[in-house]
Amino acid sequence: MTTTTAPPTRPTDGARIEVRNLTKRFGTFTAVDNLSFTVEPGRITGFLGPNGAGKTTTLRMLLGLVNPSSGAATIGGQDYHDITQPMSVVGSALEATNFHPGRTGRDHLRVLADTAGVGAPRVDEMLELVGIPAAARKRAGGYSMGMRQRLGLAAAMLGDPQVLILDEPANGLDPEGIRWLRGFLRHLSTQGKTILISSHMLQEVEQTVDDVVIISNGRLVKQGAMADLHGAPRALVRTTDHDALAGALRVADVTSTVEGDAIMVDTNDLRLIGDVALRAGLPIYELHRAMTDLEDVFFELTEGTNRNLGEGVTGVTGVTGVTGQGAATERDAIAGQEGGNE
Ligand SMILES: Nc1ncnc2c1ncn2[C@@H]1O[C@H](COP(=O)(O)OP(=O)(O)OP(=O)(O)O)[C@@H](O)[C@H]1O
Repeated sequence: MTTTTAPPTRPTDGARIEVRNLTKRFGTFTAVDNLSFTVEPGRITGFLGPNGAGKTTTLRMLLGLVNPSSGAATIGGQDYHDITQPMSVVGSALEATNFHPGRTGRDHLRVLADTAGVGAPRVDEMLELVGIPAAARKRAGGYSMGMRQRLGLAAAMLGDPQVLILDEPANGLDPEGIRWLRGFLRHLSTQGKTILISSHMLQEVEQTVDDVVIISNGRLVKQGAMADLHGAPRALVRTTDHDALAGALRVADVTSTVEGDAIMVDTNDLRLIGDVALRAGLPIYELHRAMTDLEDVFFELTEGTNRNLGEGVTGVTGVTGVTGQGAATERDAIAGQEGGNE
């Protein structure tokens, strides 16, 4: 007889984020509407949507800062409140503006480290890791937005968590900072960590994320690989006789369509297209891969909705009277460490 031992059920085992039929109502207003998605370990997932789509509210529910009206949000299979050592499971930075202004960066981290039972050396290690060791003795009140983002990241990393949840982490970073952040997150994801970052701009995270979860008006509109958003590979060609090239490509089993003064070919194998044109005796004046405009994709998926702008914006319904309230309720810099529950 063989006996099987059940695998340990520590939340750190492949700490997947699962959101199931999550709904949050503020009075009669539904900020998050029956939302379901998963975030896999070892991948960087972008949580995207226009302003007011419900991203922060969802993250706050995940982090136990807001109670869902219905549905569930779990990390490693557990509700945030049931995780015994939260800082070693999930690190988060919800907004980079709420550090005690009179406290130095190092002191801020020390307070958090004390609460979490993390040793002081880890504080300096984290300051080094996020690239602000020199700023550690300065008061956080004098930090630039970029430095606050880095301090928030250091705080989130204190407990060496399996999962990182970051709200708009690229906000306030200069191009060098964004590149640094990208490398930093990539490094963590290769260690198997689960990383969820929110943004209201698809292009901002295009080169950073592996997967996307896109929401609009509190509802899921797309979940999948970032690469898929670019659509099928295509190339644009200009030559003297587009119909002749289309015919020659057809013989080579490649479909195409003449669009305006160019021909769009359903492959991005530029060499193949060049060879076909050469054999057909057609000169090539232009030949390149056609990239789908991500801004257009995002706009189409979210129908240009932005609930925070109120009426007059495409697709906005029933938001009069709630505009701007979100900002007043998003004051927690380090969720689960300084935040309160609603
Ligand atoms: N406590 C609250 N009371 C009432 N409405 C709220 C509350 N918190 C958020 N909202 C509203 O819920 C909607 C979603 O807000 P949320 O902050 O989650 O959006 P978001 O996608 O994070 O937007 P942004 O990109 O602007 O941060 C907004 O219309 C917001 O005004």
